[in-house]
Amino acid sequence: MIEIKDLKKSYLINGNKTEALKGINLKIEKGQVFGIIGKSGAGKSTLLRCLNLLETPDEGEIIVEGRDITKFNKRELREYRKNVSMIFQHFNLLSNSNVYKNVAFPLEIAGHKRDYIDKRVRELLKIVGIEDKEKEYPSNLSGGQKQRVAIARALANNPKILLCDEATSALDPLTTKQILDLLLELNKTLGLTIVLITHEMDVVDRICSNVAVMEKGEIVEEGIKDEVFKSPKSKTLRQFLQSQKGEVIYLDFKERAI
Ligand SMILES: Nc1ncnc2c1ncn2[C@@H]1O[C@H](COP(=O)(O)OP(=O)(O)OP(=O)(O)O)[C@@H](O)[C@H]1O
Repeated sequence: MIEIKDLKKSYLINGNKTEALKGINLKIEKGQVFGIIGKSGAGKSTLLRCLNLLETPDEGEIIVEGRDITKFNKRELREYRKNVSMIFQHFNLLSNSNVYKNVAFPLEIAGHKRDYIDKRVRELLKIVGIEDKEKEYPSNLSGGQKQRVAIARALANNPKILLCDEATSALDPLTTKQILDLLLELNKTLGLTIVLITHEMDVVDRICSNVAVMEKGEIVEEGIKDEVFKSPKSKTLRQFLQSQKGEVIYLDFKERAI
């Protein structure tokens, strides 16, 4: 279980302070697919990046399985990060390495033996459905195939938590559906907890069990997705639901967290 308590994060640029997170409280249970939605600038990426401490919070606690990760020393953080993987909108693959090497990379870093790496890479490529692509370079792959490589790489060291940063935003609708189906299957078969941030309502609707809505650095509503969607309270969620139904609305889309 992940419990976020009164989490705050500000950025100071040229003397201007931006409060990206203004005291976030959230519980994410083991095995949930938890979606965080909000307009651009609401603080979603900052919150997600705090979960693996790519961003260091200014204040607050992030308790994962009973331990506050914000208090971890370097060694503890290294251990923790083996349990938390991340995938990205633009895949972040190593462009000069083929598929096999991309997936083998985290296993090499973890110090595994060659035989194990070989077996594990093939197993992972099979899980994500691209076992015939191991010798290809990223530039020869479609967006969906690239994201499958990224997912295989993310799963290499058996993480418990997968963070998804707009993981399907660069994909067409059919490929998005296939990648979401894969994520859902991994959630079910591996018991993987998935935390995802997105602008896309269909993504949340399709795979999330729970949802939190952010506005200007705050969580304005959260809960079981079906219940939250049935009676939306925030302006953001009402607008998102309207736009999902294809209604024409005028969004103040670049909402900054000042
Ligand atoms: N590294 C940074 N330096 C300065 N300001 C930042 C930095 N990262 C984020 N911010 C600011 O913090 C606020 C929240 O940004 P964040 O990227 O977390 O929002 P978001 O909801 O993920 O937006 P988007 O959907 O556009 O990625 C914004 O006002 C943004 O400009």
